[in-house]
Amino acid sequence: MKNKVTVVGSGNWGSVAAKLIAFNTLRLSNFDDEVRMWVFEEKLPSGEKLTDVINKTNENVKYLPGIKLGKNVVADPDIESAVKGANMLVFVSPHQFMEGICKKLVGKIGKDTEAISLVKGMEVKKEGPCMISTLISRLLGINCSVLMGANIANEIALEKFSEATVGYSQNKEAAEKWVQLFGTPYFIVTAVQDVEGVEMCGTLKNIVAIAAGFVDGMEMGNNTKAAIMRIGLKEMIKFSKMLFPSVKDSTFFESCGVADLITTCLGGRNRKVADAYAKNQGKRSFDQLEAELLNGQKLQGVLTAKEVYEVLNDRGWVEMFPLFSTVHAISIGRLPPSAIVELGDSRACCPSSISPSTELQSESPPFKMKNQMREHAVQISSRSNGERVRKRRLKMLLSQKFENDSLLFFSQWWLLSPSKTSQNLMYGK
Ligand SMILES: NC(=O)C1=CN([C@@H]2O[C@H](COP(=O)(O)OP(=O)(O)OC[C@H]3O[C@@H](n4cnc5c(N)ncnc54)[C@H](O)[C@@H]3O)[C@@H](O)[C@H]2O)C=CC1
Ligand SMILES: O=C(CO)COP(=O)(O)O
Repeated sequence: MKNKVTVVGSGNWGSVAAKLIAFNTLRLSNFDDEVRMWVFEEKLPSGEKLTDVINKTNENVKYLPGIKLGKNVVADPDIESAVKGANMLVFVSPHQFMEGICKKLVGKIGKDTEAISLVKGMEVKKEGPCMISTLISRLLGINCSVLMGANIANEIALEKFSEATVGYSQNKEAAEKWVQLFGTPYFIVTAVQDVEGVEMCGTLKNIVAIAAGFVDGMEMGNNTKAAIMRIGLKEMIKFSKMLFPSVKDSTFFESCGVADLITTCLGGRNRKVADAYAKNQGKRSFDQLEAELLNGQKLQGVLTAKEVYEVLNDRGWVEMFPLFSTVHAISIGRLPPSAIVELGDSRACCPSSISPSTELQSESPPFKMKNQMREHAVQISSRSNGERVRKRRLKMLLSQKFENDSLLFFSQWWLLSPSKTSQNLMYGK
């Protein structure tokens, strides 16, 4: 029996996914040619329905104008009829709509159906965080892999070379089928057995992209942006491993990891809207700017920052993730965009070893001392404190007896300190 594919979603990336798949179902004999695409129906300014226009012109004129999807793509506004008979479901919708979408499909999906999620985001429930692939699996009772990567949709629509990562848990055979279904000479797909790692990468990089947009909006330059990306990557790795200890280091070097982080911080929608937010000094909300700049497309980063913050707050991890927490505080107007470079010494928050066991060390005495010193250091270097206060606090610090490790940390801070005062004091001036 031939595999039958339905794409659940038809936004910017959803439309490109349908195009990639439609190209392959035509040339691969184990797939039915026709690809159904579920469309969240809307009326266009012309008064026509989006679905009708897609089926007439073979183009998603609202979310991917100017690109032919392939004649074998059939748009369907009825989700039940769209998934009927399909044994391969591709979920690609903004994450905030996923629970509602899945609930509509409960009881409508065959047991042997395989799913893949292209959705970058997570849900936070009372019981804790829930990745979208888990939500799909739990609600529909089917296996779900993920596909993430450095995949700005408009570039792939133009068939520019890029890569993606399929993450799977047990079913390698299904993963190989997804690789076959998505891969083209210009879209190279690799499978790794780390579904959580791949999905966490796709989800968390959107928070870092918001931070990168703030940096751009304030015209802080490339070095600052690179620093923010580095700190962000460390927080991504740390948070992923604290939630899912099985996450592999190697996953962060796949397309879904560092490559997606880079492309999103350079050219994504999260970056673009955060740039505008910072240029407006936070006076215009993300919702307003999203509506103005994205023509119906949706941001994921602001909501993800809020969801991740809920997890951090709930578990007492806020101080360990200064970048994630600060992005949330800025995006809800609690801090100004300039706060993105006032994170303290990120090395103290993100020790260079990335194994989950380092978390235990964060409570060990030398590390605790480092954190206290970091707080002192941040206070001392704070611009609002006068020079006298700085000197008094610094003298206090120097009069304390520190362990060797703490002294090492302190000397590192001193070397990097922008304040000449600390250096003068060190020399007894
Ligand atoms: N666009 C891109 O370059 C990429 C996007 N992604 C991810 O793919 C996912 C989907 O993004 P896009 O396809 O770009 O979508 P999009 O942001 O372009 O479009 C929004 C979609 O949401 C639909 N929608 C609006 N209200 C809805 C509702 N109440 N219920 C259900 N659907 C509704 C719209 O009809 C539209 O199809 C996101 O998680 C995104 O992070 C991943 C890689 C690249
Ligand atoms: O996920 C993306 C690229 O891989 C797209 O990111 P944006 O949603 O920020 O455009």
